Amino acid sequence: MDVAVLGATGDVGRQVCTQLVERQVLPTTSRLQLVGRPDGSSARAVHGLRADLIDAYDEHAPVLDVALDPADVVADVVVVAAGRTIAPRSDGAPPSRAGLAEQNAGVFRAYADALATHGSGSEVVVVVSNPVELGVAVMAQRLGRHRVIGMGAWLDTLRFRREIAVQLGVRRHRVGGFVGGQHGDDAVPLWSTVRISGLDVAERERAVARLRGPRTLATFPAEIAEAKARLTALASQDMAAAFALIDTWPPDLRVVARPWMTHQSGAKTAAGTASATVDLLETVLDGRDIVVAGQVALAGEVTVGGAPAHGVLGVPVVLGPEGWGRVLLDPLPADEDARLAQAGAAITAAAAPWTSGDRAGAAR
Ligand SMILES: NC(=O)c1ccc[n+]([C@@H]2O[C@H](COP(=O)([O-])OP(=O)(O)OC[C@H]3O[C@@H](n4cnc5c(N)ncnc54)[C@H](O)[C@@H]3O)[C@@H](O)[C@H]2O)c1
Repeated sequence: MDVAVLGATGDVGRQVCTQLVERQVLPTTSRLQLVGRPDGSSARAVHGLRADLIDAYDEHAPVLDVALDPADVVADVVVVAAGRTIAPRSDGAPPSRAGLAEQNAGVFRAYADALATHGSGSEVVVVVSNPVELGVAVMAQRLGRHRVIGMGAWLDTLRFRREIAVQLGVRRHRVGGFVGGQHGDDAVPLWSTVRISGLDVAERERAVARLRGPRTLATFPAEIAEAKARLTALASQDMAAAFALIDTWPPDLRVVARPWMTHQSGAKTAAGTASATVDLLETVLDGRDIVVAGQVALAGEVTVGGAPAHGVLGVPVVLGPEGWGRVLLDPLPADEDARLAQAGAAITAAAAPWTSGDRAGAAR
């Protein structure tokens, strides 16, 4: 199977390409298409990236190819890492997601239209670019909703499992459980889905209660806001102390606070984002079906907040070579259900200016 990476020369795109080749996810007979844009510096750099990857990995590299025109994108799996990113602000003030959406909606539309016109009709699209929910909404409308998945919820899920594993002193692969909702502050840690291999139900419930303390998700947004304020004040004096403070917080708060601080530090989160993306690609390319969390365009498959959920939301789904299929979400405790409903409403409101005039197609 072949893979195309849109925005290949960006920080995330370059990491995705490098990890795909280095981890030998693609056989030498497959093709990795590095996609830049004709009117930016990537038109030149993408050729250099190809040469650099061959220089480093020629013995086991797949066929490396360059494309600059969206109409020339050809692949079984398309990774969307093109577009603007959110610049961190030193005062910790939230970035304008609307501004980012305005810039990147055009990128999502251009590639989705090109794939709809020139593609095979069966590509699976993994959206990394932010706002990831908008990317999924725009592309699902044009390509069919089951072929498009956003990887923000999978990245948050892997972070959640790691934070729990660290606290319990076990390896991450022993921890299951998902984060849904919206990538970012409206991420919803689904504590009721947590499983820890080797622990029976009673032992797990005790472990989760210890990790969470008396908190519920009702106070989660306020905790995040307070955490960011404290980190902003501390990081301006001592960045190491800010990261050390995060280590003292509960696992679900760390899932949101640590990547936010990483981005604020100027380091960005390219390596972790790419690693989670390549994880997803590995299973899709392998032909296996696995349960992941991802942002998908729902059409009433699950009930959230007392009503069938419509629109984009991060939920656990079965993902395979043809895209995502079933949603795997049992009835949730009240606090998780309420937070998921709030996240869904926030996503719909944020995406509306860029999706309401779009042509129908999401129901496919
Ligand atoms: N979902 C996640 O978990 C996650 C994590 C980190 C970053 N991101 C997102 O991924 C995206 C890329 O981040 P980055 O750090 O690599 O950014 P970057 O600025 O380093 O790279 C952006 C890339 O997009 C390309 N690009 C920009 N405008 C374009 C356009 N109009 N058409 C085509 N290509 C265009 C650039 O040439 C460049 O290759 C951002 O939207 C960022 O917010 C998502």
